[in-house]
Amino acid sequence: MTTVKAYASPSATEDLVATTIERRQVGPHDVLIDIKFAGICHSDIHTVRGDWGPQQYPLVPGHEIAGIVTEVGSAVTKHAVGDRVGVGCMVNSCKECVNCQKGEEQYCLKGNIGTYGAVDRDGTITQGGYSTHVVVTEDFVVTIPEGIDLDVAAPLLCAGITTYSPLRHWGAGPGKNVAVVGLGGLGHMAVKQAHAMGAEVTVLSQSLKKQEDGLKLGADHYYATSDENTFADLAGSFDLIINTVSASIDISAYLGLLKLDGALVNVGAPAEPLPVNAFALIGGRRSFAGSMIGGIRETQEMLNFCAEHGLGAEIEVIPAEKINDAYERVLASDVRYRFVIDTATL
Ligand SMILES: NC(=O)c1ccc[n+]([C@@H]2O[C@H](COP(=O)([O-])OP(=O)(O)OC[C@H]3O[C@@H](n4cnc5c(N)ncnc54)[C@H](O)[C@@H]3O)[C@@H](O)[C@H]2O)c1
Ligand SMILES: [Zn+2]
Repeated sequence: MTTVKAYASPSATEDLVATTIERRQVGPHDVLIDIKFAGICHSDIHTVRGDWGPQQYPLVPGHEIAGIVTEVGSAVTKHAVGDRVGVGCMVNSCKECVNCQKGEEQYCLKGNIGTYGAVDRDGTITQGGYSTHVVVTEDFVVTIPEGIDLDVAAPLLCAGITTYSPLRHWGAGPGKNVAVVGLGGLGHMAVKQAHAMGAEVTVLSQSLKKQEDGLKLGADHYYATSDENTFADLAGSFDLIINTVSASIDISAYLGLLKLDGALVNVGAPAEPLPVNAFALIGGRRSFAGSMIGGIRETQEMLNFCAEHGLGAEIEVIPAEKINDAYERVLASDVRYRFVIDTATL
């Protein structure tokens, strides 16, 4: 065991505090990563505040990890000391079920092991990336291509793959009209990626405050959902809508914006249910679907795609002491577009 610095949530109601945690010895298939940057995902906030159910505290969040390999186990073949690597939302899965066999480890039938707050194989609770080091089995470590700096790469490990996977699965590309609801961490990556895939991209945001940014990120159109004309003007317009909003919204109203056979894919994960009117689905053979991160193979594909197209996240790098402020700012929609912790400040 090695003791390393971290920032942990002591309970659902207290601020995160500086602490130390233990990391396991590097096993034959393990990689030790010197974490350089860790993104702050809205899921970290949902989790530590208990939105998704009770947690075991203290809990170190963080599943957007970018760093450098500093040690490898004797049987490791995929990574070497000095490699630039990333870790996302999972650190293991059963590898045997039908979904793991397909490379969709995020849908492991036995439940993948989350990067934090999950019971690991040795019975300990996993602790995440707001930390200086982490030990991860090599199969769940991806390579960050040259050409993407580690700070702007970190958010790709969750935000980037969560938007890339459904854009690919539902065929975003030339001739497709794609709308992105919510322009936060996930939303801004969805805009960049959908644009790079060749789709016509529309942002549906609460207001027009971030319109200039949205157009710079690659959106072709930008509408405020607070404007009642938006839903009438855009009725029947989109092949695909990606909803990244962290709160419950009127899904039925957004379903009305889909073309025949269009799909609204929810990646936002509010604690509250999302109500759907049956007529909003059946009138237009529309689908309402969900998607969770992406598999390891697809995460590597996404990183390669982002490197090829020069796409990183738009970030604000913060020292560890600003983590609690950053949480409040995310909750107040005051982020452009991802906070990333410089772990040298832990
Ligand atoms: N499906 C997955 O695998 C997955 C992965 C990562 C995050 N998530 C979830 O996705 C959601 C977004 O995460 P994020 O890190 O991008 O958060 P974020 O806070 O950066 O972005 C959320 C955006 O939604 C906007 N928003 C909030 N309320 C709104 C409303 N009523 N109408 C329109 N827009 C509204 C905010 O202004 C913000 O721009 C969270 O619920 C998170 O837990 C899911
Ligand atoms: Zn996340």
